[in-house]
Amino acid sequence: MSILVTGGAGYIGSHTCVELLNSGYEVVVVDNLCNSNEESLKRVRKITGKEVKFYKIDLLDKSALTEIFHKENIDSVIHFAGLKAVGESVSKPLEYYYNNITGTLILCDVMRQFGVKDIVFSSSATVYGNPATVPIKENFPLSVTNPYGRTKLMLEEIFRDIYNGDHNWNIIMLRYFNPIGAHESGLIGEDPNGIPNNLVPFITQVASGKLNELGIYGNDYDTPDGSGVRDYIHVVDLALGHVKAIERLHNKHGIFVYNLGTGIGYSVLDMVNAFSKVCEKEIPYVIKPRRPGDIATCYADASLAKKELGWSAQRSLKEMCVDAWRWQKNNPNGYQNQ
Ligand SMILES: NC(=O)c1ccc[n+]([C@@H]2O[C@H](COP(=O)([O-])OP(=O)(O)OC[C@H]3O[C@@H](n4cnc5c(N)ncnc54)[C@H](O)[C@@H]3O)[C@@H](O)[C@H]2O)c1
Ligand SMILES: O=c1ccn([C@@H]2O[C@H](COP(=O)(O)OP(=O)(O)O[C@H]3O[C@H](CO)[C@H](O)[C@H](O)[C@H]3O)[C@@H](O)[C@H]2O)c(=O)[nH]1
Repeated sequence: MSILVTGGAGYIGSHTCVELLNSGYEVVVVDNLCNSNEESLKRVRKITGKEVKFYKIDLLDKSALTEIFHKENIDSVIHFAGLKAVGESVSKPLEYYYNNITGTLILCDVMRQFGVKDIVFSSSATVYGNPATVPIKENFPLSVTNPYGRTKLMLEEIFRDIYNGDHNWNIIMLRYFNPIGAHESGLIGEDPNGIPNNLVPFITQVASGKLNELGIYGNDYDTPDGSGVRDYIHVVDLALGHVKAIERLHNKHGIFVYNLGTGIGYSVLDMVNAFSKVCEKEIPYVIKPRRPGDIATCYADASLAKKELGWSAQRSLKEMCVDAWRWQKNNPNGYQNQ
């Protein structure tokens, strides 16, 4: 059975390719490499000992995408491809709407032409906005505060319309909480461009001496220690959630949405402490003002995914830190030549 993975050279995509291959699926990746490196797929082959087909294609290029569907016998699609930087989306809304929304419309249109109607879509916990309570359940009200989040919310609505118009579609929308960590081989991991926006890549670069100190965005939130609380999930657990979602698509028809998180919230200071233990170094930090758009606390109620997908996150915070640190140490410059 052949799965098309859009954005498969990226952080979550490459880890998902490994787990799909390990589960016996054939994998075809399309990616324009705008935020990734083909080296990640070479390493996926190294980890699994299996072939993964790669096409350097932009989803906006409909004729190139159509060619792939002609050539390959695609059964289902996992759709990761998209731009994901919240701050950048505020200054480049057109790029975000065009890439994420038009790219998805083109993908779905080509899928429909070929009668491929099974898709797993990468959504985000960002669609919950500032939740009134935690843990967050899938049926909580949705709202967003930036163009990136709006593309996810709009796409969720578009997928509902697609399903309402044609019940032959089978759609699973996965709302990820905060993926971190790396494959235990240390061969694949997160490789952000420039100075990282996200907490964990920033911490690992401070630990390795690439950056001087971490700025903690606020210590006056209504949380146990005043810093922001998030639901960090090991990227391999997240990847395994996609394998379960593909299984469910094949067995149970309809449109479904699931939180993928651990259900546990850790603060920024918890993360700093956990990392310093693992890398046996102090992580120097300063307290900075709150980052605009951030919320105090966000963590999942992940019980629906457990009940319906038979999936739950297994890896501890320590494993997340150990694996992120191994990846950073082995690949100080990410996938670039070292
Ligand atoms: N990492 C997170 O914290 C997080 C959280 C929630 C949701 N998500 C979503 O999960 C998905 C994967 O995230 P990631 O962290 O692996 O990001 P990533 O940037 O590492 O991967 C996305 C991949 O998509 C590719 N891509 C982008 N636009 C494309 C296009 N038009 N055509 C072809 N390829 C294109 C990029 O080159 C990249 O390889 C994204 O949709 C993201 O919004 C990520
Ligand atoms: O240098 C930093 C970076 C982050 N933080 C703090 O660390 C926590 C986590 O921040 P991240 O930027 O790593 O992650 P976010 O929770 O802000 O956002 C991530 O998870 C969301 C889903 O919950 C969305 O998917 C979003 O796109 C994705 O970047 C927040 O409290 C943030 O204020 C710092 O203190 N310093």
